[in-house]
Amino acid sequence: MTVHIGAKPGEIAETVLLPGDPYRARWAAETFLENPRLVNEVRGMLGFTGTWRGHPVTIHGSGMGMPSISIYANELIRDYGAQTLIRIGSAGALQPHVKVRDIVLAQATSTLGSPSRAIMREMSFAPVADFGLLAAAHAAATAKAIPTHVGGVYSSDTFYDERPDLSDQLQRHGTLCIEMEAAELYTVAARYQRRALAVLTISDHILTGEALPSDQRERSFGDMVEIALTAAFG
Ligand SMILES: O=P(O)(O)O[C@H]1O[C@H](CO)[C@@H](O)[C@H]1O
Ligand SMILES: O=c1cc[nH]c(=O)[nH]1
Repeated sequence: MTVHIGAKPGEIAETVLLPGDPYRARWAAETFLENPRLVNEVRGMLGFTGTWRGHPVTIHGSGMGMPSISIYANELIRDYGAQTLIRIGSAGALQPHVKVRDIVLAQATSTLGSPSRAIMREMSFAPVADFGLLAAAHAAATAKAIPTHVGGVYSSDTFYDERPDLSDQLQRHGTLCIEMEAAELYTVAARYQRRALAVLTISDHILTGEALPSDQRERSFGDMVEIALTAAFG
């Protein structure tokens, strides 16, 4: 057990999928895993372990924002030995060609400063995805003909944006979408030489205001979970 995870030793798999929403963790575990069992509910942050096609998998909520995912990534890696960490999250599109329901594979991330910023001091560190996971996820998405984009994403500290000038510059420089966790996940994984990737579903469009209707969210999020699982074991 750790401060934030109540699982016993051995109850967390080496492969962990991390949605921001703990209820998405429960839905994904009940939908995609064989024999899912609850292994954590400290602070209501649900985590489930089961198998996918015989492979042990944990699906665990990360909470929203980089300080929250930093806690879970650190404890999952340092205390439970997680080797592969894949965020399965929603994101807002920043480019006209990136549509609601599309998948974005976060190749690289930009931030104003993650929780790891302090240890980097003057360095502008570039958190990047594990290339093997990225390539496998792209192959899985292509095989299923799911509209998918690979490129840079912005990991923001705010959901309610007071700096539209930043979005303008990010858009101008080709950033595909905004979310709130990938940069810190990639940085913590890099620190411990673990594999990390963020597979994102576009839930809304920053430029047009279009949003995924709630009755279509599960189907779209399902593609993301299948891509993540296939990439982990591909
Ligand atoms: O859908 P999740 O995984 O929570 O991801 C996105 O949604 C939350 C904001 O609503 C932030 O966590 C952001 O990164
Ligand atoms: O962080 C997020 C997630 C979805 N949509 C946004 O605009 N931002």
